[in-house]
Amino acid sequence: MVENLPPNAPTANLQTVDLERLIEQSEDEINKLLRASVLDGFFYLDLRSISAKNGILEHVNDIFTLEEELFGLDNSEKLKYDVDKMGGKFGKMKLSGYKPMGRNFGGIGGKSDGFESYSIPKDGILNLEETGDFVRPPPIDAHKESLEKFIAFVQHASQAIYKALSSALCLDPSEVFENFHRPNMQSPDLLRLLKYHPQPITERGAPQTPHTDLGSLTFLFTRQNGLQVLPRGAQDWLYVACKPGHAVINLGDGMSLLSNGLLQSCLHRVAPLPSEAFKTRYSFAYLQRAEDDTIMRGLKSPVIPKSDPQARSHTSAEWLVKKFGMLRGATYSKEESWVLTGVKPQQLITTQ
Ligand SMILES: O=C(O)CCC(=O)C(=O)O
Ligand SMILES: [Fe+2]
Repeated sequence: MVENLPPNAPTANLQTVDLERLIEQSEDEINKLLRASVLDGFFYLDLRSISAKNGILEHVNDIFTLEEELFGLDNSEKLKYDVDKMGGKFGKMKLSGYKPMGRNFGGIGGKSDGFESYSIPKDGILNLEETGDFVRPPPIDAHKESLEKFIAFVQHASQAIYKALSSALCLDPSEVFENFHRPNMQSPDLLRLLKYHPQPITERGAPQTPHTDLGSLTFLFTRQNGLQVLPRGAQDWLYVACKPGHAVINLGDGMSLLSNGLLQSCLHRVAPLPSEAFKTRYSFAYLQRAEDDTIMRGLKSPVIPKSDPQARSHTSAEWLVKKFGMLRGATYSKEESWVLTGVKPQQLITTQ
């Protein structure tokens, strides 16, 4: 059951793009997608007609069951998969594993996050790892089929989104978004399972701090409200209502960097509903990221602002390390807080 938002919750009015029609490259869907990507950075992706053919929403439901089983394990069991102790090379290691509550910077008591999470690497599920199998707790194997189907589906859906945006922005054919996010190539993509913990009504902090996403596209699934977006230039947070049969998609910093800020990577957070205590909440987010060696600067297009030739560009792998460090309380610094909240405005020059 998907929860309704209370009537006193200010709500974002987002576009809805139908995935099946987008795959057919319908002009109407491409236009809605472009408008949403330039103006809002968030949109709903309607999965109902595609699911009638491939059953993807059943796999989505199964991943909610996986979350309950996995987060229901004893703490001592979960901590065997501690993300900070899993080892491996950063960049190649994909940061998979368990993060207990309170380890990230966040709004609970003004300093820590209010969720536990478990990140599953795409390359591990799709067998793209050169290093062999990845370490994981038993519930992941019990739901492996749904994970494989879901991850393969997101690759397919995201290719349709990239192709539509590449065509709408008239990208040079040598540098289209889809070339940097190839489905069967290694990449730092993660499926991140999240369980938010309840809070007393007196605690009004945001369990997920305001941030932009460190990736290109995020596919978010939840049946419980609490996600908020801060539209560009706005003062007030708006709730993103859950819609049955839809994913919430948002563009991350990757798309903003590859379009020199033309496409929006919008600030968002998770917060209590007006006059209600924050209840236990499950969500999961597939974070799609550019392949490691992608140079994160504006692609060639007649409509993308030109890059400053003097500005140093990061590779996707370098950018990930920098931003991930910022999300952790230990390395948070006010001076560099722009890394958490997106692209530093001075890095860009605008020509149009
Ligand atoms: O749980 C949610 O609704 C949002 C999660 C999110 O923003 C993230 O994982 O980056
Ligand atoms: Fe996010």
